[in-house]
Amino acid sequence: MTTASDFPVSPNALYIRGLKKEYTPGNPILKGIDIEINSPGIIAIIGPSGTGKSTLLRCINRLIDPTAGEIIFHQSNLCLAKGSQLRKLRRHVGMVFQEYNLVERLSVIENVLTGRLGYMSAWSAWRRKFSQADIDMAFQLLDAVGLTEHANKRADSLSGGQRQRVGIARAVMQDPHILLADEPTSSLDPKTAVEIMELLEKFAEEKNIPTLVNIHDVNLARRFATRMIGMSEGVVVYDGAPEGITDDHLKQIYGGESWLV
Ligand SMILES: Nc1ncnc2c1ncn2[C@@H]1O[C@H](COP(=O)(O)OP(=O)(O)OP(=O)(O)O)[C@@H](O)[C@H]1O
Repeated sequence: MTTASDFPVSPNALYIRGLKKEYTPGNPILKGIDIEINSPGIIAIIGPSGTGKSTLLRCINRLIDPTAGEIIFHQSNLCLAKGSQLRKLRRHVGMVFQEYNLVERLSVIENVLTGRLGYMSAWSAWRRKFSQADIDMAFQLLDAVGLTEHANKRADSLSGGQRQRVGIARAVMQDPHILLADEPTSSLDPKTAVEIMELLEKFAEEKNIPTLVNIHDVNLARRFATRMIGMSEGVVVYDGAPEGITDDHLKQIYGGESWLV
């Protein structure tokens, strides 16, 4: 039974309760995460390396299996979903990766179109038989991310910033009801990083969806986030407005203070 009747009923909301993840038994990485996400905008997740930020996003889209807890999305528990139910739920969870995860030998437009594979029959997906509506949408999204002239180039011929734009267009192609971005700017120069955050912000606003962004750059997070979640040692230690984060919070999240200027 994957339906959770005791949760509020906002259909696109995400409710995480008591989420735990152990990669090895007895060594919890996530130690009981409680987060409610029921409004659109950029939600920045900050915290030191190894604290479990990627693990959290990977649990939400079920790239990995949580050990315990509940992740309620579309009023179903993602932790328990299997087979076709999981496939249907995951369609609406878009994912953007630090290293882009493009299919390098495919063209830019083909990479964007892969965002629709979750909607197609196995046979159509295998033949990559996309509908005209999907093709039109892919070109519209490519235009929205400023890459129209690169449509037929191989993905591996693009710069890092351009590849990340393709990654974002592919995620939006899924018609996501929530977007997850795992350190989408960490491999990019500061100017390109800002441009990528602007793009994520634009889609969060246009599509009216929450976008969870794991990010190391606290100032960049403050600039774009409508909400910030600070994690330390597998638990949430701050959840609130960006302007509410103080040096004391940052010391608690990252430890020490000599790095604060
Ligand atoms: N597949 C895995 N198997 C075993 N341990 C893992 C696995 N993936 C991550 N870990 C461990 O879980 C812990 C949390 O890793 P995670 O990548 O979630 O942290 P993070 O906060 O995202 O770090 P970073 O900011 O450096 O990406 C680390 O100690 C890591 O070594």
